[in-house]
Amino acid sequence: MEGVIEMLPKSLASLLGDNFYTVAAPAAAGLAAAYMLYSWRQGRDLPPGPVGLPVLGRLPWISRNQMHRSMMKICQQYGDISSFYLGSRLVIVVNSYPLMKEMLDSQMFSGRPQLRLFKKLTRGCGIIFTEGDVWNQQRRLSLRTLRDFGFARKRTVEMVDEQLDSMFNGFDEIAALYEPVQLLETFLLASNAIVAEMTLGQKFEADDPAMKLVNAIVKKLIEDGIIQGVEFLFPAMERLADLVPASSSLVSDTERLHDMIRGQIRKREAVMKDESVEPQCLCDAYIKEKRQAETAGDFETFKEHQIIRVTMEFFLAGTDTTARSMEWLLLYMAFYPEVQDRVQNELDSVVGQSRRPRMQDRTELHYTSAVIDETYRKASLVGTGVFHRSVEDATFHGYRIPSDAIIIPLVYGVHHRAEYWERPNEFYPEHFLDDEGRYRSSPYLIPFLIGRRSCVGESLARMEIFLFFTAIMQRYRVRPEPEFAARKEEILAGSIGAFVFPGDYQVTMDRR
Ligand code: HEM
Repeated sequence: MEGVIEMLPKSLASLLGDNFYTVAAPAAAGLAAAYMLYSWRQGRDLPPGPVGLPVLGRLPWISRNQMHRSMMKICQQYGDISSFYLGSRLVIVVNSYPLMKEMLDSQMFSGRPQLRLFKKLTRGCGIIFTEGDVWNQQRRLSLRTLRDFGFARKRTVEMVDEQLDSMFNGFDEIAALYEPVQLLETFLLASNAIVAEMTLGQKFEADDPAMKLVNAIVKKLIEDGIIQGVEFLFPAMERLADLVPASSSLVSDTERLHDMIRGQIRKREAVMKDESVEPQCLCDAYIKEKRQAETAGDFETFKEHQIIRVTMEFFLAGTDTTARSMEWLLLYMAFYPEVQDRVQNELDSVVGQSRRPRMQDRTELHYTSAVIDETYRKASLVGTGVFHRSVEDATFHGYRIPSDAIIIPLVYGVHHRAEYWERPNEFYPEHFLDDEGRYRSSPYLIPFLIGRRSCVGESLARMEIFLFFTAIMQRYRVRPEPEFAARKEEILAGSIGAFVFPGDYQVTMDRR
């Protein structure tokens, strides 16, 4: 304790001197008691959870790159619905399927955190960051256009086929050089090209400056969690985010991307002038809806910035997610060669080598379908879900959930609960097979989340991933490079940023 006195400013220390125990200690105890009383009053009736530090909350205890696992531990200790502060934000973590379903089905918990930076980028338009009527209208229209131009379209299968052709050329060239393949980059190019054609109605070459811009900005938005972090954790300091240079460059880069999309919309408007032309892409569908709405006097619902944002958000939500799911699938195959053997044997017997696999084959590819689902489960790409917000004060299962609390649907937790899965911590495709070896789905598999805001691109993503995966497995054997083979556990354990990603690795692809 004398050491503490030495650390105090001289004047204060001399003032306290021998009185330290009679003045400072009770003052410190008083402050601590006041803080505990304040925390207790703040925390009354909230879901249970650990107490944190003033200002920082539980931040020092949450491992930044293992956040999904830290949160699961909290829920295991405090309950399926737990609460604590991250900075000055109250977060509510939900870790059980029935509670998550009830919450995410409710309008009360279907908001999104309203960050100043996002408002600046979106100007209140789009789907991912909006709420209320705007969200409802844009979500409905994008679901419809995704059905018309996305997964339900013959053209989408052709697009996947074209991407497979160029992917295979790349894999063959690299295999001839005995070099490792860049899985993520390869799949990003392919998923970008598909979203670009579906939204903007034009084919873009991989080295097109527009595609390079899209790639760079999506990467920035996904990886620059820290900028949003200041604002997210300490909403009172949100204006500080403007001072972070990366934040303002993000805004100007995003504006450049908006301009690129605007230019493309102009081209489609020229094509769509002829009213007999049927819409060919998302932009066309919006242009048509816009005309109809404007004829009826509505100049707001489909204003240009809406089209721009929805297009941009399809890139944001639909490219990295699909590419990273493919990366995980091939990594699991590389590290589980016996599972890869079974997938390839099944493909050989159901499809053979004379044609590529088709969606219709899925009903016979039981083991392959189980492997895809088990990879969604085990990798849990969107480990901490996409955050929701309670839009008003609410009571949920007897707990108080204040307006503006952050709701975290812990996908990773549901995917790893012993009550739902026979071997939660193993890669075990049998989770999705019945006793006869036939594929069976599970309600507890929620990679696209559930409820009112669940992923609008789920069917498209599932289709792309099935077609890419089966065609690649039909033709190539994937293997880890020898120096990475021994690091299987560490690579597959991964860490979390915006998504759960694997540790560093290298794999090779050889023609079968
Ligand atoms: C494997 C690939 C994908 C995964 C794992 C995935 C996962 C998710 C998840 C977890 C959410 C959050 C749902 C919620 O907040 O409740 C979401 C939302 C969304 N996804 Fe996906 N997604 C994928 C592919 C796609 C694709 C291909 C598109 C479109 C082309 C897309 C468009 C969207 C949009 C627009 C939202 C926002 C929905 C809303 O806020 O109402 N996603 N996705």
